[in-house]
Amino acid sequence: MTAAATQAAYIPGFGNHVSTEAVPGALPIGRNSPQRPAFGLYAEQLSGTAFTAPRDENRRSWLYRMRPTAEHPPFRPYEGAQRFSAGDDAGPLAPNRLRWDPVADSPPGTDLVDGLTTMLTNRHPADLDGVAVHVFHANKDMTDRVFFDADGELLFIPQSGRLELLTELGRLEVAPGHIAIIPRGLRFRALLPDGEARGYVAENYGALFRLPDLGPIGANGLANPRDFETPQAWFEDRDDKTEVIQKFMGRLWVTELDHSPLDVVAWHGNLAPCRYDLSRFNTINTVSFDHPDPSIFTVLTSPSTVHGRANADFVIFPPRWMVAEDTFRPPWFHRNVMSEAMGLIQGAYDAKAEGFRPGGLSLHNLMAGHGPDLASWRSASDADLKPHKIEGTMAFMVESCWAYRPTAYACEHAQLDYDQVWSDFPKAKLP
Ligand SMILES: O=C(O)Cc1cc(O)ccc1O
Ligand SMILES: [Fe+2]
Repeated sequence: MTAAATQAAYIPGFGNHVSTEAVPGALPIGRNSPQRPAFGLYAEQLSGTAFTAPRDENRRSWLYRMRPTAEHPPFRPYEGAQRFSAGDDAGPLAPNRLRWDPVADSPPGTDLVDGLTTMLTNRHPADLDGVAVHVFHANKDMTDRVFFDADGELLFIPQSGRLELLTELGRLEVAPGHIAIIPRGLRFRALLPDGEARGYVAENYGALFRLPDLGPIGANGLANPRDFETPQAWFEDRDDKTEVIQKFMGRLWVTELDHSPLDVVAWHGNLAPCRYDLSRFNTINTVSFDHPDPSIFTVLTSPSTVHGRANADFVIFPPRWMVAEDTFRPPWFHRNVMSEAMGLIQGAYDAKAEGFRPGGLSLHNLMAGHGPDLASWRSASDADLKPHKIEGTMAFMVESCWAYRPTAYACEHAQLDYDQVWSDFPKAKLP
């Protein structure tokens, strides 16, 4: 029997308590773990936070599946994904600003797992804190293998080509301009409806991504909870050999099953994958003067243990009106105590005239002086400050309180001349 829904169906809301079943009668009523679940299904809890986490942060779901996850042979090291890295392969961390062109196309026959290139990491999964930034280029569906990440939740940011993520809890279609969150431990396989896909993955080892507080903004604005979409229960009943690859403590491991583990027929709870269309972001900005801090564009935040200091903020720079008067409108020159990794999904970024390409990446670690390049500074300084709409663009930042460490691959492939974008600024002339 196969659940044969052709169109993925979604449930609106962020972190809601959801109940969904792909086969009527599969979901127990009134209890989580009945003595004999319907149809001989197995009840299994998937925890995203400690059992004892405060109620408003507690995330877990109950899964009703055809076979228990526990039934599997030992994992052994996985030898594929050659450009995947635990982040401990480069020398001392230099304080330099770095930028990268989009990663080269993967050879034919590369799926999402093998097409991952780890670029930046900080902390270590064992710390339960930190974030890594990977890029990917894939051109093959994952047909007979699934992946899960025991080290953190995965924030997918496709840049070109759609992803179809078939997860234990349902199916997500994620086009460029959308993001998706896959919880820690959740197994999935990725199909590529366009034949290939490229993008970014932020891997969050720390506290789960949540919507930021809005403070004086009020009850509405930025990413509104109702625009996040969670899939309904879906499963596949496939007794085919399936590889299970997991990331655990920075390394990849593999084992085999004789069936697909995407066999969850029903589930309920508030730990689930979701997707979000970045064009739904309610962008708030100045209508008077000055360029607000980019925190005004925060979509999701993973707090650290220090109040107000994020383990990871996911921030976007979407299309928006620029109306500030007597203001240098692009990002200003600055030095930040936080570390900034940036990517570009579409178009151009207003602080960089060239060199920062869609699919590319930049790194400005803590206290690195950065800001507009010379060309952007000149044109913004001379601009006629009429209302102007920045269109056709979507940049993002994964800002972290922990310094990012470029991997050996990233060090070897960085642009050689990035510092030059900040050369030849004219000296101020004092009276
Ligand atoms: O460095 C960057 O381009 C990101 C950024 C954007 C902005 O508008 C203000 C501060 C900031 O770090
Ligand atoms: Fe910055």
